[in-house]
Amino acid sequence: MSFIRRVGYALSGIRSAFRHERNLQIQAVIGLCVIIIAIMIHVSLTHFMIILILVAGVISLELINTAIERAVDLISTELHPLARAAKDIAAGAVLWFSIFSAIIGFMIIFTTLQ
Ligand SMILES: Nc1ncnc2c1ncn2[C@@H]1O[C@H](COP(=O)(O)OP(=O)(O)OP(=O)(O)O)[C@@H](O)[C@H]1O
Repeated sequence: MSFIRRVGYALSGIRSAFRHERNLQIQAVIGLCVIIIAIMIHVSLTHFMIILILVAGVISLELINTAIERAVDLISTELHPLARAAKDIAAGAVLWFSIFSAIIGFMIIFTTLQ
């Protein structure tokens, strides 16, 4: 498969996830707001790059979480403890990274405004 075609498939995956996943849309809006605030308060270049990594990290984890949800739903539509564990652990990964991202984001904004 050519590189261009693989990029096309990846982009269509991102498009599909954004179209159907409300959480992803909300996280993207929050990420955009944080980036705009960072620009407005003139954070340093290093801090700005950290914010970009954090925002991209949350979105990437949510995309993986969405993929895991879809794969679990494909395997079984019945309730199963392992299905619950897979979905809850994947959601936990997003939550874990989001909490630390929020803490670091607030620290950057707070130290910049001081
Ligand atoms: N097949 C299943 N067996 C057992 N528990 C499940 C199953 N599917 C979902 N759950 C439980 O319900 C929760 C919500 O699952 P759901 O698939 O609705 O995900 P969601 O986080 O609401 O995302 P989305 O709304 O995008 O589908 C899961 O985190 C899990 O605890």
